[in-house]
Amino acid sequence: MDPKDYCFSTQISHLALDIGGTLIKLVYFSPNGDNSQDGSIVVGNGCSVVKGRLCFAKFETRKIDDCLDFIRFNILQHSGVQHPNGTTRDKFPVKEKLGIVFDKEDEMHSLVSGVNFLLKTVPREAFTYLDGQKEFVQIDHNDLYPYLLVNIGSGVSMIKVDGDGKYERISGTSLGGGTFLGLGKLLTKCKSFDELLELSHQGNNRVIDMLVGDIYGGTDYSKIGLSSTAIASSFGKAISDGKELEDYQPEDVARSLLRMISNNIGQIAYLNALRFGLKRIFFGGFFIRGLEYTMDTISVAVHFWSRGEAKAMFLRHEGFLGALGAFTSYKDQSHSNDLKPHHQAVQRAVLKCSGDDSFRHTLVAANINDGEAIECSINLV
Ligand SMILES: Nc1ncnc2c1ncn2[C@@H]1O[C@H](COP(=O)(O)OP(=O)(O)O)[C@@H](O)[C@H]1O
Ligand SMILES: CC(C)(COP(=O)(O)O)[C@@H](O)C(=O)NCCC(=O)O
Repeated sequence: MDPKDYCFSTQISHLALDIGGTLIKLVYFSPNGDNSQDGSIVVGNGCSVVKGRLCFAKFETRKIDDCLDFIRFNILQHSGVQHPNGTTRDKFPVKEKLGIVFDKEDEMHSLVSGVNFLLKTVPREAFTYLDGQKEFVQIDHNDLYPYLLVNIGSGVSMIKVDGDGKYERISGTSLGGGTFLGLGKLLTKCKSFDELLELSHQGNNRVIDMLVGDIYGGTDYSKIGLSSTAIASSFGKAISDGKELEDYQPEDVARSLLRMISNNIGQIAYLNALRFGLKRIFFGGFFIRGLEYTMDTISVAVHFWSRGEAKAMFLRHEGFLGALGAFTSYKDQSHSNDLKPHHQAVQRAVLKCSGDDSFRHTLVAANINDGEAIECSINLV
């Protein structure tokens, strides 16, 4: 991509980072240009409100220097940095490179905070996806808990959420997004996740997957509820096809792989929901990427195994749950901050990285169109 295609002018005042096994997620607050000169409106009692937007960007973890350069040259340097002042708090490992102090937040806690924040404050955040139909779900704040959160990152974590800050990691699987991408790279020689997805769009999993019909002479096994088109064994046809890897189309391999991983996660998620009697399952993590085929496969798995009892739901800001949670739950020691998306009171914010309070428009370069920006305001007390 030409750098000019992803350069834009912005102002950054607060940020949170989630450094994952595959991707680094960055959430930052960008004040609106129509705030007063110092970026805030004073509302009394020394409290000021800054209106703006939460913005989202992601970087590959192996290219962490790109992320640090992005922050250093395009955010902090231009807006002024709050340098460390000898504090003994937990320090973020990239502190030396950026010259600022980050506080660490617990990953699971951040994931849960991120989802609760989204579900309680951002309209049309959650949706179902079945048979090609996307339907937004109206969330009743009084009837939100309990739910199961399934975060599909490099690996998969399953967390039972019972309230704000009330949660338990009940299960997980190492067969996650990293498995899809890692195996996909080995089997298809593709170079990136996007390339692998593109391949999977064009493929046909039936070429490699062994279907129920392949075993039972083309018929359903209706006695045990299996249609002839259900997958009996992922990649099973490769056992006896007499083919080498090169004889298969990479598209078909990618399709089978995506189906296998999504199906397996959907099934394990359902089993855990069953274990604890949970009816709602929210799926997050960057593996999903809003991809219809992935969401459909997961939804069908949950629907099939639960006989329609449990529901798979997805989130518009699926990939940024941990970073959002860190952003909303950070308690600044020098400021009491409130993040107020759409002017509703919610939780606390963030790391303040603007030292001189003079926000400037700067040119930034990153893949920034990764998540829809959220209009909000921050209270600085
Ligand atoms: N642009 C991308 N580059 C690499 N992996 C991606 C990309 N987009 C989506 N993914 C998928 O998302 C997974 C990482 O999800 P994420 O929630 O960021 O987890 P982690 O925190 O472990 O990095 C990858 O393993 C891959 O399956
Ligand atoms: C270790 C992790 C929490 C890290 O999170 P991630 O970077 O994958 O989002 C996750 O990869 C995981 O839950 N793996 C599965 C481990 C298991 O339960 O077997």
